[in-house]
Amino acid sequence: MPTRVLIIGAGAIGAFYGSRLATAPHTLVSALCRSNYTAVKTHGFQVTSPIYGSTTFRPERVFENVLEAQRSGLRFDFLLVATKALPDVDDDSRLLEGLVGSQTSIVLVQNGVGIEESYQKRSPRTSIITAVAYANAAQPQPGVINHHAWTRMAVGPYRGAKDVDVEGNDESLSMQSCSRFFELLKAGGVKDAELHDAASIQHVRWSKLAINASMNCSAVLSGSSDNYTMTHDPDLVGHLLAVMHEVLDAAPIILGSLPPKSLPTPAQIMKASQRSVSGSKPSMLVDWESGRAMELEVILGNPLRIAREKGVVMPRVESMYALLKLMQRNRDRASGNFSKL
Ligand SMILES: NC(=O)C1=CN([C@@H]2O[C@H](COP(=O)(O)OP(=O)(O)OC[C@H]3O[C@@H](n4cnc5c(N)ncnc54)[C@H](OP(=O)(O)O)[C@@H]3O)[C@@H](O)[C@H]2O)C=CC1
Ligand SMILES: CC(C)(CO)C(=O)C(=O)O
Repeated sequence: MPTRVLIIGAGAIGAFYGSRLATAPHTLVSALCRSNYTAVKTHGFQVTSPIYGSTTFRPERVFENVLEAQRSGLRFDFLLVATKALPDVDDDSRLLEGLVGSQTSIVLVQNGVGIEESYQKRSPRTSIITAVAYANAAQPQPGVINHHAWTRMAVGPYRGAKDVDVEGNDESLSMQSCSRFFELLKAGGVKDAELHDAASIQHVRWSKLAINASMNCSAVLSGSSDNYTMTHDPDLVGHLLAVMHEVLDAAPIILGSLPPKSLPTPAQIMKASQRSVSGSKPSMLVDWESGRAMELEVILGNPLRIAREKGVVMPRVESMYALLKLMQRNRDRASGNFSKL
């Protein structure tokens, strides 16, 4: 039996990793599409990458909506969710209804923290793999995926929120499905995939949050600056480092343990970011420039609320949250688009 994967949210990141998984032996990858449905159904995804070259990724099946996927009769081993995490706009965990079987694991490939709870509440007995992606990719037109840099994905099992009854959800089974997914990534050429346990993957999430809270939000607040510009401006570098320190200082208090030694310091993150190719932009800036909702809640709002519960204050994160929320609201009011408020 082949391993079957369904990408839910086949945009930049979903299609990029989907195209990699599709090259793993005995692996069939399908895609649930929305605005790119016609392009992908007709031509597949055209993926360009400095690492893997130019390829066409033709999913086994392309679905226009969840009902079609449910009616296909296919049983998926992995549902890979790579929609934008926008709990203030929609609860995407509802997209998985009717698709989760006894053999299915859910893989959440989204930035931010506190993204897992709604999935676990809806499917309390299902293994949830929480994944942190470091690749930088964009979809400039429907079905065209430009991978700019990096490939790394860290995966680990989600242990669960305290208020959810997870009786029958065996943690060792979650680890097994996580290892299986990790092997698939490796077989698909993601050589720097990483496997973590439930505690350390949350530290990885907070470490990635330090990048997104600083870089993504500042790219928008500084009036559309790309990664190269931000990391070569001395004043902005000072601000980015201070935000990263704020988040990374809070993480051990919030998670109740020390981070793995392998995680980078703010200075190391900055050095790596300074090597970004000119023109590569954080995903939040891409959303801002296209008039779409930004992932403000999972990147700023959730961390602030979680930190407050532990008595930790993050003043820079607080200021950016307040400013960006109003920027988004003002933009949407001006364009008459109230659906995103
Ligand atoms: N881009 C990047 O470089 C990185 C992004 N990330 C994170 O990965 C996640 C995905 O980001 P990214 O790939 O950039 O986002 P994109 O906007 O490129 O892709 C999201 C996709 O999900 C689709 N989608 C949303 N809702 C539905 C729905 N109800 N049914 C079907 N499809 C749906 C969107 O369709 P439509 O086009 O119609 O809206 C879009 O194709 C985010 O959490 C992001 O922060 C992490 C690392 C890097
Ligand atoms: C690739 C990276 C790290 C760039 O900031 C990212 O996570 C994003 O764009 O959301």
